[in-house]
Amino acid sequence: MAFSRIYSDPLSRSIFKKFLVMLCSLLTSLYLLHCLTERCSSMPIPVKASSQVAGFFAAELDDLRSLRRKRLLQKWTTVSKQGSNRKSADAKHTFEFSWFDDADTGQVFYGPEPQVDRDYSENRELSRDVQLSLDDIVSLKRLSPRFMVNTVSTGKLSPLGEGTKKLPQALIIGVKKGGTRALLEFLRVHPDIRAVGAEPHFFDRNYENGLEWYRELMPKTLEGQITMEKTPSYFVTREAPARISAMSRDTKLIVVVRDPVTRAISDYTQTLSKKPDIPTFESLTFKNRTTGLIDTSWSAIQIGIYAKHLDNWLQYFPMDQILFVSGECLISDPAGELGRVQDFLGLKRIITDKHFYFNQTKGFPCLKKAEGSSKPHCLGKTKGRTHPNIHPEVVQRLRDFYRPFNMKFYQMTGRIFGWND
Ligand SMILES: Nc1ncnc2c1ncn2[C@@H]1O[C@H](COP(=O)(O)OS(=O)(=O)O)[C@@H](OP(=O)(O)O)[C@H]1O
Repeated sequence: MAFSRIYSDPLSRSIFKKFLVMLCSLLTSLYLLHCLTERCSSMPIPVKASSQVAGFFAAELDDLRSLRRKRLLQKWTTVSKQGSNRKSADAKHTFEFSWFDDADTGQVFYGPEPQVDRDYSENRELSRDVQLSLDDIVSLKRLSPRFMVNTVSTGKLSPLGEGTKKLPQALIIGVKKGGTRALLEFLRVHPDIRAVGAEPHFFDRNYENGLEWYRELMPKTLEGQITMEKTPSYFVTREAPARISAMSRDTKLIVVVRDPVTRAISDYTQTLSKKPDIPTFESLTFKNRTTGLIDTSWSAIQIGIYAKHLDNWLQYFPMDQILFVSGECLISDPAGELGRVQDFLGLKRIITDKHFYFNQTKGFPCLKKAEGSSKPHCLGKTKGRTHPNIHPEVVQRLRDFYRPFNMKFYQMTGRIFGWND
């Protein structure tokens, strides 16, 4: 009834129509709004989108990490190479490669040991960087940490203990009974020196065996380490300079010299210990005791004519490639002589006073810790023997004999060894 009344009244009908239009437009707006909302919700969700982007960046990040690792390794290898090259050029700018533990991380690794000098912070920072990159590599490549050694020193992955056998770059060529064993034992304490224990006698007795035979005798060394050997008879072997020069003209030569008179007595004492029935020192010294003519053909005398032997070496090597160590100073001041030798070899002065103590029983300086050991170490019984008493007249005659040769030797070497006092 009300409905028919609205349609019958024209005013009411018009209001009703307007109301219907408004309702329709409202419903349409609501519908459109609904559609709009639906559409937005069907767009890719932000989370999905960000995971794709993150995936892309993660790959980039991985690349960057590996790039950083590569750069760090490159930096390490370059610096370690520079370090070893600089060793020979400038002893003050060297890295000491050795095992050490980082106090901060407690990790043990091989590298340039932090030094308490101006290089300290630089080396330490570098060590940390490399340690990180190596940790990464070890875990990424599932390598055993033992592979780390050569990775660090050579930039190549190779097992611990590996290195290569090289021909010696430095030789202790003499003199017999000069103190050559003491010098070699002391030098072996240095981490950048690797030496053969026994005397190879290659350039005098075993030359026919060839250089490959000789190389095989050498210990393995890592980059930057010096290979050494000592054979005191080289100094008096006529062919030795030419042969050593043929191996390498750059070979560094070290000669430990000692007062030729005490050296001769020491030499004789050694022979006497092996052959107790040999003639006396006095009788072997002279060709003719009455005339006082010295028997220079006796090797014990012959070896001490240093100037003559040195002349032969100077035909093949320049003077600055030969270092003369005082056998006397090696006993009274081992650290001082070792300092000179380390400088000559282009090595950092690692062997110092702290490495020695004077052993009262032995009567000689000994090492507080020998190479590869934590125990004190003196040379064996064959070093520092008691010499027989030689007639003072004979000693004086020998002093007179050697004087001009000694003077010549001082002149040639530029060092006064003080044997004529
Ligand atoms: N620290 C220490 N300990 C023991 N001995 C020492 C030391 N430093 C030098 N010397 C002297 O070295 C002498 C032996 O020299 P060499 O080693 O060259 O002898 S050899 O040629 O190898 O046989 C040896 O000679 P002798 O005393 O005549 O036995 C020692 O005087």
